[in-house]
Amino acid sequence: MTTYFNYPSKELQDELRSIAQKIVAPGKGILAADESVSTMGKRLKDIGVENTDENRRAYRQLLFTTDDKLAENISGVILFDETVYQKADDGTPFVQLLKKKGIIPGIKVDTGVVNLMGSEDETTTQGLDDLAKRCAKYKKEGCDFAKWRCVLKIGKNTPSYQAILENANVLARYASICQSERIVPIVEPEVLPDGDHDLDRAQKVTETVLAAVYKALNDHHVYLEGTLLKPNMVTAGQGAKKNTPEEIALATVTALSRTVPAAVPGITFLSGGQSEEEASVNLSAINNAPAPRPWKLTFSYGRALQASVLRAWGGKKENIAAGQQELINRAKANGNATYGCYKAGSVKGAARDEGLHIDNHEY
Ligand SMILES: O=P(O)(O)OC[C@H]1O[C@](O)(COP(=O)(O)O)[C@@H](O)[C@@H]1O
Repeated sequence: MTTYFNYPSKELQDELRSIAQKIVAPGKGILAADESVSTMGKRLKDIGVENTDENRRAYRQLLFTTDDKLAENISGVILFDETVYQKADDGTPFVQLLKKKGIIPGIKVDTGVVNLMGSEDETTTQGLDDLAKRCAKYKKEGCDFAKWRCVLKIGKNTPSYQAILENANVLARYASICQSERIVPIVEPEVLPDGDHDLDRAQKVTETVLAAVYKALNDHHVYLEGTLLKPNMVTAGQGAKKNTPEEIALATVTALSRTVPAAVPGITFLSGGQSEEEASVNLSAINNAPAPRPWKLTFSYGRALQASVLRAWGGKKENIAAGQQELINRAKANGNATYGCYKAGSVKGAARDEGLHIDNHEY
């Protein structure tokens, strides 16, 4: 173990820190619109829309041409590779549309999960080989942050030591490569909610996984002030009795406070199959939890920001405005939740209370 290493230059530190801080500015969070082609296909199938390039473009156009006031609550949008190069009907590249609103474009840079041979169905995440080159290209296109998702499963014997260590290390290597290309890495170790484990088990697994992730980030000399964490909230498994938002909040913030250094500017939760309403109520409770909270606690939701939008749109031109209104409403609800003042039930939504969990979902 070496204690001799170099910090990034002051210029690089300043740039990374300032991007990260903008993303977690008060009242703001991230719209995760980085669904891969196959995941997007599932979302479109639910509303009876075919998974074509043009339909995915039309849907993303709906999101990104929403009224400028969206930027009051959305600081960043995570894109999928094809979306970076797509344009609105009037020829404006999506990346420019977002920038004009003051929203920072980001990019999913992992290339998906693969099985770990010999494990009990555990995975690691791929995409390191040409990552530096891809980051340099995305930075030129206007993306200032990236996302890489690793998945850990709770079972009788899992997550294993092998999965915990491998995923922590790959996240650290990804983060260090992003920073070398002036991109803020969002580190996403998702502990899946599949199973019938209780809250206590979920908390212990989350603590162990996060402790390994921050040890690896330190080993790789990652500049923490220029990173963000995208974790799961600590919840009991989908098959177990639900806890109150206050219980979830306390377990979540306790786990984070034991493992995530205060140098990290913000934690942007994934929604992980919670309904839109649950994700807002739980985030609000988290921002009131009676435990140390030295970082900003906000959202980076995919399903929990888009379920009502998709439902209201239904693939029809005449419903674009209705879909955009749903996005504004839900973004505002989550913006309020970052201040700990989202009132349960105060925002309507076409799919507000629908559970968005997919059993054994193959990501
Ligand atoms: O399976 P994919 O297409 O990589 O997408 C996984 C999704 O999970 C997320 O990381 C979190 O999304 P949720 O908030 O829906 O859990 C998104 O950023 C991403 O779109």
